[in-house]
Amino acid sequence: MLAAENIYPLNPATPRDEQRRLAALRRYQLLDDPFDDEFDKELDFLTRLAATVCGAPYASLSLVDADRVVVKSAYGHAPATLPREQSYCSLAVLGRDGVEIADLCADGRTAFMPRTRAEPQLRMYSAAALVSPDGHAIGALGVMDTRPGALGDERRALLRGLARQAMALIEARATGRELAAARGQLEELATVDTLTGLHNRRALLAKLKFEVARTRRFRTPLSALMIDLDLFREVNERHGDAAGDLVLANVARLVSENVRVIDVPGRYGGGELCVVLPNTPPEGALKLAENLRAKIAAQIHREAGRLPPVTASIGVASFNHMDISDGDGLLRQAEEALRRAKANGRNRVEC
Ligand SMILES: Nc1nc2c(ncn2[C@@H]2O[C@H](COP(=O)(O)OP(=O)(O)OP(=O)(O)O)[C@@H](O)[C@H]2O)c(=O)[nH]1
Repeated sequence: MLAAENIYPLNPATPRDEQRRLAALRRYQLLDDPFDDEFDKELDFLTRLAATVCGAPYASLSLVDADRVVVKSAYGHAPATLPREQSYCSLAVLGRDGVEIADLCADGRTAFMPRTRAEPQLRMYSAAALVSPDGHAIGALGVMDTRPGALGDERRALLRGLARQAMALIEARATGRELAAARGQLEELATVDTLTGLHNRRALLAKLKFEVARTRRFRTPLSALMIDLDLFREVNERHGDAAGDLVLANVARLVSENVRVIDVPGRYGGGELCVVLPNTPPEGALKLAENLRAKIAAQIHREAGRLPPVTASIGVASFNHMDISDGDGLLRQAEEALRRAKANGRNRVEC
């Protein structure tokens, strides 16, 4: 490692890749993250190990943000957040090699820093940079002593090795989080209907299966509504598919805003929505269906001007725990009731 005074300019000390360095740091979401027990323990272990192998009373693993240094893990002192200009660590991210200052009092950049002048009156700082895989020093693993002196090649090499371990831990945590987020997005794509934002058919049927099992177990009633827009083909033909899409999305929003949180609204087919109603007897389902029918008929749709009103027909079906066979049976019943509503003139509820 080179002596600090040979490689670093005097203050202000900002690395040349500062903006990209900050972007790399923020990717790890470590700065204001809530407590992460397992991860923090692993970092603490490496920090303690750094102090031990370097024979130093203090060690810290710090991250250098735009104007502050966040001590993520500390040994021999309490973790803290410091202004960047008051932290030795800000010097360790100026390059990728870290920094060693054998006498903090004799170095113009550190002589007036609070922890040199006041308690604990530190005299030596040696740090290895935490370098991200794309080459940015996001922070450092450093050791400090109240006696001046150099670490020596072997200890410096060990400190660098521990910094690499810490960086690998940080990287693995970020990758794990990114994978989990991507998995969540994929799951959402697989279960949500993109046009309406409701459950897609597959997710709806899976939820129905679950509710059927719950109904049997807890002996509660279960109902379903099958809602189909009336003469939807005409909406598309007269006003275009985009207008049809908008109407369907509006109706879906109205439905999901007017059912209970435990109800399960989904898109069953083209212009057909279905709502599974756990713990709801036939009277309750009928009342909700009538309420939805009236609200749909009164809903205003706009797409480059006001569209004519759209109505819906609704079929209602219910099971109680005694006669429930399966979810398919419930949906078949609701579809039969829906067919009767269409045959009896549309904009109606039948059960
Ligand atoms: N815009 C739009 N139209 C759709 C979508 N899915 C299905 N449709 C249309 O919905 C119409 C379905 O028509 P049907 O249910 O057979 O008949 P209808 O015209 O609604 O008449 P009734 O159901 O008898 O009242 C067809 O024109 C489909 O193309 C969609 O995602 N967007």
